[in-house]
Amino acid sequence: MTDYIPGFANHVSTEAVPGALPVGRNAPQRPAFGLYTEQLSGTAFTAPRHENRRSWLYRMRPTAEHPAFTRYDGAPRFAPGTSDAPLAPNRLRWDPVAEPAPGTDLVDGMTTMLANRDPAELEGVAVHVYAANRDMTNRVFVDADGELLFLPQAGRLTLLTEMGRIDIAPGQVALIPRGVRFRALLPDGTARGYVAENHGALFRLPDLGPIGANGLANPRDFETPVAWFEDRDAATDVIQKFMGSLWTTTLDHSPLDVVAWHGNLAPWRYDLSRFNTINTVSFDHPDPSIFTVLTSPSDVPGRANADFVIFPPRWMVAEDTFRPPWFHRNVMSEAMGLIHGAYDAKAEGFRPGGLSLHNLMAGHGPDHASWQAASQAELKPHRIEGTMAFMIESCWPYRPTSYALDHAQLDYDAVWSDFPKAVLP
Ligand SMILES: O=C(O)Cc1cc(O)ccc1O
Ligand SMILES: [Fe+2]
Repeated sequence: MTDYIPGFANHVSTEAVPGALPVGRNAPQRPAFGLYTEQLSGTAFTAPRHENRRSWLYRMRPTAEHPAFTRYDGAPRFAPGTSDAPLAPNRLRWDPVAEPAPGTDLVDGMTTMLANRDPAELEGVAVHVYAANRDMTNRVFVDADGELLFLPQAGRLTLLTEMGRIDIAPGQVALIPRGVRFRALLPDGTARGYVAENHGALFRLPDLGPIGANGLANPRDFETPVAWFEDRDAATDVIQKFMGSLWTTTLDHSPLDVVAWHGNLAPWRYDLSRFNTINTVSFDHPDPSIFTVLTSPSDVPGRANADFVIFPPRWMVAEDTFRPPWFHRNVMSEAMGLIHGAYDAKAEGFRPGGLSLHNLMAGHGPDHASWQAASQAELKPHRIEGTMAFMIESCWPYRPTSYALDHAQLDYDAVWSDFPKAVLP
């Protein structure tokens, strides 16, 4: 059992060995027990105070002590880059990826599906799916390209990170900051899910405007693990994603050796069932921004680099309203996944573990069957139950990887066929 500290981006102090954390200063001349002091910056030193995120780590060996990295040749579908060929403005949808070969861990079981912007631009987001059946034992992963939002879809994950242990199950999510090393254990033997990799400004809670001081994801429901470390002198591979490619080096010890840390840059987990869902009690279907859990802003006010949005169980009570998502064309680009249940705009074909892409200006909305059912439904209060879809909405159009383009469903356009023509008087 791990202990967690509640709160979002709080200034936390935690030590796994009493006396390991310096008091009153960050970098004493001789840290306790011969530990090494290291600052991990998530924002520029000079970022305004309300944006500034960094933590101080006290570890058994300095991260700086490592041999040169060379190209990693595993994980054939992870971080391959996207094609520069002209991209058709088609809507795309995918079934869950096939079962991985035995002995596939989280890193080798990653498939990059969608990406936008080059990580070197410090903007953009990539969407990966994972399917794994093996614990990471003598290796760790670290992403220099962005923070990682894990969304398990089947099977629990234990994320052993430099800054603490996180346990999550489907319905919970976890975030690992850029640069934090970790290895993943699969308590159920297999695991599947999604990862949103955010190259841009750090995810934060959205402003609430007229909603007021409370609502949507409440800060205290985010949980940061207390300090935890492993003292393992065994060969450990470090696999690093850097500038869109994978690299590796080998240490003679586990780098998960941070005995104490303090600061406001840290991993966390969040249970999506804690989301305070708000919806209309009069008429019309509100914009899905009311379901924003986290946002990564771009430089343009109100236009997100990435919004993490969920579609949780909720009451639908709107009067004289077509209740599911409307037909629409959006300047933002929408990548959607499904953790469980069914999504109210798609009667079939959008499976848990699947993915869809509606890039900017793609006409989309309810499929024919959902449109027909919702147009004729009796409008009593209705509870949408047992479902959790999510969206990673970005102002930058997504490019699918070659793997994604080669594996898309062949007939997705057909879900919007045969709509009857309006009959004018
Ligand atoms: O396209 C989608 O299914 C996502 C979505 C949901 C919604 O309720 C309103 C707009 C929107 O893009
Ligand atoms: Fe949409």
